[in-house]
Amino acid sequence: MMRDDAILTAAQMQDAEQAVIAGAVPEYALMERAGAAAAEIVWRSGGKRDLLVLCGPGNNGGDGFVMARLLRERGVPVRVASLGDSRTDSSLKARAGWGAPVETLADAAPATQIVDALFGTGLTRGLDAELAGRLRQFTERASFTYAVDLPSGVQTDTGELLSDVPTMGVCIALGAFKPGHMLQPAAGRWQRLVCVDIGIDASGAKMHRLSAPQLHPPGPFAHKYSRGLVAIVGGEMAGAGLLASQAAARAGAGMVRHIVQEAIHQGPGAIIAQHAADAADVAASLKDSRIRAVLVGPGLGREGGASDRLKAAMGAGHPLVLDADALSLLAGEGVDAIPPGAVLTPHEGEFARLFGDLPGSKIDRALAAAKRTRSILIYKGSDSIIAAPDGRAVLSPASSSWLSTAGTGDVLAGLVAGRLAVTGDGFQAACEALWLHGEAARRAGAAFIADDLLAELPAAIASRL
Ligand SMILES: NC(=O)C1=CN([C@@H]2O[C@H](COP(=O)(O)OP(=O)(O)OC[C@H]3O[C@@H](n4cnc5c(N)ncnc54)[C@H](OP(=O)(O)O)[C@@H]3O)[C@@H](O)[C@H]2O)[C@@H](O)CC1
Ligand SMILES: [K+]
Repeated sequence: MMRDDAILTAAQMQDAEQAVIAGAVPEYALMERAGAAAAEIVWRSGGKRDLLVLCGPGNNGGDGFVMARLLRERGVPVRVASLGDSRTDSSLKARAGWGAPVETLADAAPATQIVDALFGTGLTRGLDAELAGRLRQFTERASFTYAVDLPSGVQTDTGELLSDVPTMGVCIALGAFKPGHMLQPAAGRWQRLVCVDIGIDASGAKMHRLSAPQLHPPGPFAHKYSRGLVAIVGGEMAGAGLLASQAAARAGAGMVRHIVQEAIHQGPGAIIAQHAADAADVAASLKDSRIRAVLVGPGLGREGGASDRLKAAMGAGHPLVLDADALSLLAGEGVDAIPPGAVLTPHEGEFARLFGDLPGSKIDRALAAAKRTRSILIYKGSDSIIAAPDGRAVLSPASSSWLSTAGTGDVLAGLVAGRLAVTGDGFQAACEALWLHGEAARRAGAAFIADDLLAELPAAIASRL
């Protein structure tokens, strides 16, 4: 039943819970499942080390009581400290099942292992300073720390930190991931994130975590055109276009043409440089029905004939990827100038310039922008989101922070264009490209430059064939 990559909001989670309850599973049975699954993670990590479970007043606290009981049965020395009375039927039942003394948070002594079962999806505001401070003290003095569902203080649907949230060892998502598990700044608040099955049906989820794609080698009769011809419309700065060109080629495209402003051939021999001095030349170069994807933006510049070159690229009628300077130029024109069906790859600044101050979480903003432009969006950042006009969203878990270096965006744009030429599907291409980008970065290790990602791409692709 569980899709291990589904992401549900707090409200969607409640609906899913109600559906299970309507199917004759009592709410308390769900809590038992949640507590048992979370207890198993604690058992496997910490064994019989002494444990203090911090329980809140709601069902998150109820999960904590179930865990405490089950781990005690396995011989773990367990204590429980609570914030006060339990306020829900199921948590009262779980507390009764624990049936042993409950300490106050103020008086409880620290422990080697700490479970934060204070608040989960029912958090309505930040923890008061005293409680947040106490939680930090407990976690800093423990060697093993676990957050049940979400660390207390994390807003489920936005990933905001409503109060101070210490970094936890393991965050145990119950039943499905929540947006707060993927979005910054919350997404950096644990060392390990796991999702446990509690029998919730999340098969209808429209949001998913980015997962490793299934890729395919070229077929026996493949040739360079059947594998996809990519045209990259460059401008003032040939370097950025070259990075993108190489990424497109290494993403699996059969041929890449780099349409350059200056008639100087640069870069590897596999990339075909084509001189186009002005927009009319660009339009002429793109009159080729074999082209499967056009990328414009990296190295385009914003001065001189950049705007005309962009228009020529957009007017050619091929599947489009718009990045970097193309997005900045389009911000000046207004989003209505964006041809529907394109793939857009804005970072935070470009997004704000294009769409202004949209309300809601980063997911809400990405989806609104995708709908508005009828395009696929890769809203970049350390918590990148891929959004489609039909409401689908894919969220990428935090990728390497070393990606924050010049040229990595050009590589991503090239990867998108390459995968678009291969697959013909903008959403799929965006997902595959974003995964390959993150995987290449992981393989490149530390302190890499954008060019180093290119060398990692064949192995990243090979790992998914
Ligand atoms: N859905 C599912 O499928 C399943 C869900 N399960 C579990 O249930 C969890 C959700 O439980 P939940 O709805 O009872 O909310 P929860 O997070 O315990 O907190 C609500 C309580 O805290 C209070 N409160 C809030 N903020 C506060 C603050 N800053 N400071 C102080 N108080 C604050 C709030 O009171 P109020 O805001 O009214 O003051 C209310 O009393 C979920 O995360 C998962 O662990 C599993 O058991 C089984 C399957
Ligand atoms: K929690």
